[in-house]
Amino acid sequence: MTSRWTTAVLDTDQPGGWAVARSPEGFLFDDNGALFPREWLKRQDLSVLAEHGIGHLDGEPVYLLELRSHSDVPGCNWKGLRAFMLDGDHTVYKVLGYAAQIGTWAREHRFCGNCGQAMIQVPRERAMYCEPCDLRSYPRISPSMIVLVTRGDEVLLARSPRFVTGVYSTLAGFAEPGESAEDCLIREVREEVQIEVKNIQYMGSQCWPFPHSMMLGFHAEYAGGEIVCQEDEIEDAQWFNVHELPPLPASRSIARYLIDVYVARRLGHAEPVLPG
Ligand SMILES: NC(=O)c1ccc[n+]([C@@H]2O[C@H](COP(=O)([O-])OP(=O)(O)OC[C@H]3O[C@@H](n4cnc5c(N)ncnc54)[C@H](O)[C@@H]3O)[C@@H](O)[C@H]2O)c1
Ligand SMILES: [Mg+2]
Ligand SMILES: [Zn+2]
Repeated sequence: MTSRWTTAVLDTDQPGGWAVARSPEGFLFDDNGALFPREWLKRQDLSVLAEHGIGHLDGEPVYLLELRSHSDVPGCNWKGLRAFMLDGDHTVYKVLGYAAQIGTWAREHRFCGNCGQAMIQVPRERAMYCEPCDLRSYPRISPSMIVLVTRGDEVLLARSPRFVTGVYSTLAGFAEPGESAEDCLIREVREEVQIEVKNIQYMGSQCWPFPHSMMLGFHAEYAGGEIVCQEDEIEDAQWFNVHELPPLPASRSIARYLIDVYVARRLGHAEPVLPG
């Protein structure tokens, strides 16, 4: 199967193509969605911080206009990336997720972290460059482990105070320097619920552009301990029977995939497919 969306570094001096506009309020959209004819979009009254050529959708070039702030465009509105993730065309969400990560990186790397001078966009490469320091900055990706811990028919799910009311999810956390994926997983489960795990199995990965996580998904079996929730981070954690699950995370998340796969295996149902 050929992919509808491929990333590329495109020359912004070339005319034409589609463009998306991103401000701190989210992406601009109208009745046709979030992709606009680029020449039309550039004629609107937008405070453009940077423009990046980001890839091809169905063979057509796509550009990002990263804006300082949002402005009123007749017939259009602004909407956050999360709303695009929850609803609508998955390929468009992938385009916007990539655009958001490039936009965040471009916004946060306008100045050199070493000497503080303005950085420049490197032609034909996704990098910002400081000439005096000979320093290149590339888009940041933050590896995060996510794990479903199970004990027979039971799955360990937890709530962060940040979650939607009632929703329970798998445990997750960012890798620290010096850790392997497995080290991180074992540490995060210990820190968040004081549980020990064994038989760690890699299940798959997912880009999570909020703002730049790369989720590495695992399954692990319970090996010991009683649940003790980490203060401030974990509001509640429980063993849930696969027949009596609480409200779960969004269907496009890898958290949901890890739960759905295990439930399908226990109940002998067909396994779901991880959304790319
Ligand atoms: N796609 C999914 O299904 C899914 C599900 C759960 C969590 N997630 C994501 O996984 C990531 C990690 O989960 P978490 O919030 O439980 O993390 P966590 O348990 O490591 O705790 C969050 C804390 O980590 C620190 N932190 C923030 N950004 C960091 C970074 N880039 N590197 C290192 N430390 C950082 C902060 O102190 C923050 O309060 C988040 O981006 C979250 O949105 C995705
Ligand atoms: Mg966590
Ligand atoms: Zn510098």
